[in-house]
Amino acid sequence: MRWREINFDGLVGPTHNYAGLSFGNVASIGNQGEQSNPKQAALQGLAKMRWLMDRGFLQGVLPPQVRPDINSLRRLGFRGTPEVVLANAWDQAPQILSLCSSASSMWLANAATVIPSRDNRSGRCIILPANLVSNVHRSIEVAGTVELLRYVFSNSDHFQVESPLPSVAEFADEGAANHMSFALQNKPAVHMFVYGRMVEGGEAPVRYPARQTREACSALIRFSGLDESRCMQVQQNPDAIDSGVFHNDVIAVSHDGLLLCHEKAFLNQPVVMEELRKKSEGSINIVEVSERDVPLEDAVNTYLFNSQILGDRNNPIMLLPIECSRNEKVRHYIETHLGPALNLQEIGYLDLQQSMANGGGPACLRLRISLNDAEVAALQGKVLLSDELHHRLVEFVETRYPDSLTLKQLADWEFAKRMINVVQDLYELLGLPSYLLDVAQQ
Ligand SMILES: NCCC[C@H](NC(=O)CCC(=O)O)C(=O)O
Repeated sequence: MRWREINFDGLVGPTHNYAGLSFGNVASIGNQGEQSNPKQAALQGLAKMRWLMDRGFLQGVLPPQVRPDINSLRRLGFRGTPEVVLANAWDQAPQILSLCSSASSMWLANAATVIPSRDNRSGRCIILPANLVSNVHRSIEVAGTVELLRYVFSNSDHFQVESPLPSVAEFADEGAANHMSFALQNKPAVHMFVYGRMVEGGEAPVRYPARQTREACSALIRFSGLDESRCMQVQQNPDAIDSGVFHNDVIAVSHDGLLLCHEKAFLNQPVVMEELRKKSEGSINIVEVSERDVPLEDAVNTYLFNSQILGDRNNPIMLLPIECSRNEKVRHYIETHLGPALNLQEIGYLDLQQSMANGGGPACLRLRISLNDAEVAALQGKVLLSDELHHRLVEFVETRYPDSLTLKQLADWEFAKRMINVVQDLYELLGLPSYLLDVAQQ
């Protein structure tokens, strides 16, 4: 049976803006109030998808959500017509209006944790949507994301989409950004679940919040159908979180039988690496980048580890944010060390600056899912990109997306209505039924 890894990228929404909503995400806070360019953001995302399609990879796409989210505003006590709701929110609580207007569902790495059918007991691909309780603007994505995933992955012979964990801080879960797996020859993969804190006891960051708990990871493992002996629960280095590593995918990336990470990624890292080696019976390739080669600060500023490594394990290619090529230390490390160490066949530096300015790099924008041919054929909706669909999306974005945006515009119902229509039309373009939008809005 043929297996393929599909990257589903979130199409950036027309309300993409810089609201400074994510404390602990240094880019989000640093760019608060800057003028955004949603059109450019979406085109940059589509160019990344194109880059991978051109290299023969199957590429998926999922639509943005409706924003501003009038229903969330209503749930927070704003009443009246949408026009009045928006005007009052802008007057009385602009921060709440910005929470309800974020295009943050674009970062699909936070949508869910995915366990391929070949690794788990159920024989189905298990999808565990994240509750994203650590940030209000992200938590309001969840209902819409769950409905969308339940539609695309509705074939119950092949897929099982669970409910998110209870929406409380004790079970805070941020999805695939905190999950890695390592394929081994002739054995189920080793799955690593990464957390930032425990509900009680243990070490924790002091400056910035830890977004995922160990208790959430344990619950995910119970749902995963994985053999516990193939799982690891690993704590992020609290110092890394305090330096801006709010998700594990800012400091580590896995591909096939490879782990690329910074030497300060995990607490008690030597012990973690030893356990990983043991569980994978030596067939793993671990590349730890030293602080001397790439200081943590440079890793956070360039998103070196938020890259995508794809293709044959012995001859992979690597897609990195363009910021990596502009930092001399990082570029030097990639070209003189990483290239030969991983036998990279191609290194692509892509411009994703609009998303990067909110702390979202290449890997944040994608949810990767390993599927066999039967599972690929069971997907619902036009969510796999063809040349034609890609072309239509580019054309759509060019004609319908604004090329500059500040929060104040979103307080105007006429403008907001246009942005909502854009998302409705995108659903149609992707063959997704409009009832999904209504459900998401309840
Ligand atoms: N995986 C990358 C996620 C980035 C995302 N940024 C944001 O939500 C910033 C939005 C803003 O500040 O407008 C986050 O921090 O969860």
